[in-house]
Amino acid sequence: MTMNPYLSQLSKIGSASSRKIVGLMSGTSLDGLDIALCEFSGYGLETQVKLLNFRTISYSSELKSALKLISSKPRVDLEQVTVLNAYLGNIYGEMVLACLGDWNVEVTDVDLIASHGQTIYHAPKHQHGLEFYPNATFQIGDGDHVAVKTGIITLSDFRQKHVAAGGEGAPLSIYGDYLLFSSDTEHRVLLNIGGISNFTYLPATGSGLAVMSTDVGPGNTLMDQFVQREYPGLGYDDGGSIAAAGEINESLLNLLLDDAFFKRSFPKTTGPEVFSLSYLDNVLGKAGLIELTNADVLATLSAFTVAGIELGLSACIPDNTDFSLYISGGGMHNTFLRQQLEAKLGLSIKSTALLDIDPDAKEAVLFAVLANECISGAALQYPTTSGLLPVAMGKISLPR
Ligand SMILES: Nc1ncnc2c1ncn2[C@@H]1O[C@H](COP(=O)(O)OP(=O)(O)OP(=O)(O)O)[C@@H](O)[C@H]1O
Ligand SMILES: CC(=O)N[C@H]1[C@@H]2OC[C@@H](O2)[C@@H](O)[C@@H]1O[C@H](C)C(=O)O
Repeated sequence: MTMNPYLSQLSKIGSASSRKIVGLMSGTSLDGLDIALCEFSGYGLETQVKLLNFRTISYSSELKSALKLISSKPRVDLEQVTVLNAYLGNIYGEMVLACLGDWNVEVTDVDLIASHGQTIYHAPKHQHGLEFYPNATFQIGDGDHVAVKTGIITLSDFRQKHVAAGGEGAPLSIYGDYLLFSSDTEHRVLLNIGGISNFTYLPATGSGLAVMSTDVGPGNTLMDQFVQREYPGLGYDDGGSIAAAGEINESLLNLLLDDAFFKRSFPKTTGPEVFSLSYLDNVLGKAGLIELTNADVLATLSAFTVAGIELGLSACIPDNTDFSLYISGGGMHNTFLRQQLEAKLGLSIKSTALLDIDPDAKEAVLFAVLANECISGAALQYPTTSGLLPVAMGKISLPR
């Protein structure tokens, strides 16, 4: 009997002692594509990963604008969604080929691509509230286009299996965090501040405490959107320097925190569908605070991000637990935000670089971990206390 040669290749990749996987991540900030070339050996808790190369390729301003028009909005132009789904898959493929060329890596040396895609709408049931509909989430940048463009077997659309198995489709970082960063001796928190903030809590293995992960609220999304509107040409508040010149307005902060999301039990997920400029404008209008300076608004938005993180950590981690906090995501470059966070939590924040993963590359690496798990077949072996749904995630696209 004959077999599609890509299927036998896939079987060889899964059983090989090591494999090279390119992880691709583009998050809710819509800033560009993170490309991480990783070398894996093993799977499950034996996973070893080495980050061989990493680059972020910014999206063009035209692409950013086109994506903004169809992202996180309940009503959009379906033709734009359709064309961007194909277009993104195609340019992700081109970007991978360009990186491999620059890194002098042969296409044939790469076993797999793990492509997250671009989330354009995230709709957990607690948010959409539609009685007869399930949790739902939608990523574009079709995997077949990536596979055909590069000639590399591609796994994509990781979140749908999680939703199908009863999850909200996020956060998925918990899988890679658990497999790569669990420690026998240290309680750890892996905090990612991207557009949205989320963390994984990894109690020391053997402590009997449960691993968990949740979104906690906005990361940079509200600050970014406000800066982009008020300072045309600026993408974000570099280092938090505008915010640092302002003062936190407690009334605004309390009103920002007065949303159903913060009253819901953990774990939970969210997105820019909730934390949008209209969320901010609505609160500013309600409080008669329109006259605040931009710096005051940004200082308060930064405090809002910090407050969401603090609420999440204090609700999910038993009192008086000593833990180390490792940060990743673009928000770690916001000095003002980091200082506020350290002061609020009363601890010194570490970088995931101390755990051998470049914090800017972490999410792209974690999607490569999901592909490694899917292909090597270990996905069903998570302990029931881990909070990990036992599913192999990622749809497989063959190049021909
Ligand atoms: N030097 C800096 N100063 C302040 N903020 C910065 C700096 N560099 C990056 N950022 C912030 O980080 C954001 C990008 O972060 P990142 O790429 O982690 O987000 P993302 O992956 O899109 O988000 P998510 O994980 O929520 O989907 C930028 O939009 C900006 O707000
Ligand atoms: C639906 C979606 O794309 N969610 C993202 C987003 O960005 C951060 C937070 O919200 C997190 O839940 C998730 O991404 C990371 C990578 C995750 O799944 O862990």
